[in-house]
Amino acid sequence: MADSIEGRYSYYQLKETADYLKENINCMVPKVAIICGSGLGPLAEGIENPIEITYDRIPCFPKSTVIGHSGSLVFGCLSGVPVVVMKGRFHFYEGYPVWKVTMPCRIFKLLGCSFLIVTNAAGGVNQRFKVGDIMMIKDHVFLLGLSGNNPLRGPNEDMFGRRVPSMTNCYDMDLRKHARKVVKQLGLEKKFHEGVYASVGGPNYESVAEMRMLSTVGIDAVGMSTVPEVLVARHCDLAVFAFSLITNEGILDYNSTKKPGHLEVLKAAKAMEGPLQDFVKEMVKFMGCKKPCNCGCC
Ligand SMILES: O=P(O)(O)O[C@H]1O[C@H](CO)[C@@H](O)[C@H]1O
Ligand SMILES: Nc1nc2[nH]cnc2c(=O)[nH]1
Repeated sequence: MADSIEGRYSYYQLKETADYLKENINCMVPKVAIICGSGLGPLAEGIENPIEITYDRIPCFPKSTVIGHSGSLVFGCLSGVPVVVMKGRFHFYEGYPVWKVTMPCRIFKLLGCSFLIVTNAAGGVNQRFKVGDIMMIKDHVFLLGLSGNNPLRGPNEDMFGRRVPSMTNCYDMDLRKHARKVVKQLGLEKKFHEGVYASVGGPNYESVAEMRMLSTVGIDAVGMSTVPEVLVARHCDLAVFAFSLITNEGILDYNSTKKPGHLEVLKAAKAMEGPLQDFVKEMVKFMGCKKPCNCGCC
């Protein structure tokens, strides 16, 4: 059943939240927003002159309830570029409606961001993927959305974007092209893939039959986040770059006794902290030099 849209924040409520943040960050204008996946909060390390604001101080912000999602926005400079890092995202399975899960993306837009980097921990459906591999997302399947539970459901906020947004070039082609170069530069080729991410509701991991179904339809990695945020970001014309860290191998064998677990997920994220920080820093550097596209149609 589709989510209730009651209580959804209006443009003006979100603007008040953005104004509160502006007052607390000396009116700095971040160009890039980064959403950290499970255990990927250390992506915020290396931020120069950081200003950290915990979610409980921010009007209208939900609370982070999942281990590995600490719950603060960090503003500062990364690779010389003004950024805002979201240490701790919200998930549908925490009980939040999808419009609330995604509200920070509209705040990023109101703060002046042009780019969004979305990261996540995911299960590898593609059997070639190993734990610790990076999958750049080239497209997605949004299972909650296909069944009607979409963050853009309800009256359209024209101040943010169009009623019926296109998903063409959802994961920006130029950014993906640059990422391939960065991967070579950092010597990460053997760990790098491009693929399709499926977003499910969670909180349970997939059954073997579900994993097999995802594999049959061409999914490469599965997780419980990212796509709702990407939809809202594209609706308001943020250019998106997204990747998954493969934290566990999908189980497709009915006789397997292996069990994925959140601690295993966090451990895999910790092990890749350094290379992922370098990867993100290089992508941010590129975004810092890039002019956002203002054509209004991509
Ligand atoms: O998508 P992120 O937030 O990285 O977290 C992933 O890891 C958790 C499961 O271990 C789920 O929340 C899943 O979505
Ligand atoms: N749905 C889902 N989310 C994950 N997050 C990390 N690993 C997994 C997984 O195997 N399945």
